[in-house]
Amino acid sequence: MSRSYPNTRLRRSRASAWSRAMVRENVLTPADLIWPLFVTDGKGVEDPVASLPGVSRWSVDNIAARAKEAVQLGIPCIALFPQTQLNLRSEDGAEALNPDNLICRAVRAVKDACGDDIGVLTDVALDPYTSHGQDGLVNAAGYVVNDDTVAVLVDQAINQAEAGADIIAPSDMMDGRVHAIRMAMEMNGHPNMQIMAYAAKYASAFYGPFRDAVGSGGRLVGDKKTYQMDPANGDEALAEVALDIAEGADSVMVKPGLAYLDIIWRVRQRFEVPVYAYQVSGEYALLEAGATAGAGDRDALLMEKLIAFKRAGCSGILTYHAPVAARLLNG
Ligand SMILES: NCC(=O)CCC(=O)O
Ligand SMILES: [Mg+2]
Repeated sequence: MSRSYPNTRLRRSRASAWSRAMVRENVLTPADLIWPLFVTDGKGVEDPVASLPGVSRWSVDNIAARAKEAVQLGIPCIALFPQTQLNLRSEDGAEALNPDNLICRAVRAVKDACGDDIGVLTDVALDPYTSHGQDGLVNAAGYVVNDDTVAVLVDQAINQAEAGADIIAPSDMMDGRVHAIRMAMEMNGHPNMQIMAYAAKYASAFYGPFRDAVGSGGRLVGDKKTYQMDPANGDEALAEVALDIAEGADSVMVKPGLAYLDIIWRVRQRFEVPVYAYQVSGEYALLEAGATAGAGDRDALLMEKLIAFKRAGCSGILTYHAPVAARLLNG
């Protein structure tokens, strides 16, 4: 049977709001959002991130308030990132293993304040802790070594698990780290620990403001192209995702977001695990700058971008706009 004019007028279902609501294929709710938050030292601190207008670093005491805000808004999960003090950064990123580091203190504060009302995702990678800003251990030739780094990442993940993290999210892109972390969780009393693998993380120019926010940008020596993916590659992302699932990931992430919707779609078609997008700092900054420059209405641009992730097949989106979007959605 052919669907042809005038038997078929696709505009019929678009003619009124109630009808558009009936045929809407995708919806965004606050439960689709994960809110990344920056933690810094001190007490009562709110320290605005210059390159991310509207985003701040919060001291541990203020982080619990942000977590309560998330609960109130219906956001089910927050992701924590530390701005580690300069004097605590080192070649080997040892501060990542300190049970009283910023992240562990922040996780405990959130869990004390909110319990199981919210999930806490922690990032596994050494870049917030190293003096050179790389995600792993660097050898004499300046190469980020894989297996020795994985051994440290396992200890970092255990440290976060002991502090009460709910989801471990390795963002380092070392080979084999999901397997190593999964085994360590099984053997150390954390069989229900979720692992959300940054499976397809690209060597992207969109991460600049994040590196400012955690204080690793200025000190990054070289680039991350020997471990993060080449933006020219798509098939390779499927290989990365397949490995991380086989190694024990519960969900996978594609990062950055909007420029990689094709990857999200392909992962969704091929695999059965939840897939998340990270709408990264540069995407946030571009949207804010564009709206300020008159490129469009900020809220409308934001909602259109976020629904695109749902249409592409995402189970959720990590976005610095999470509280803004949740407020809009909650009316
Ligand atoms: N591991 C977390 C990130 O690298 C975030 C990057 C960004 O938001 O630009
Ligand atoms: Mg991998």
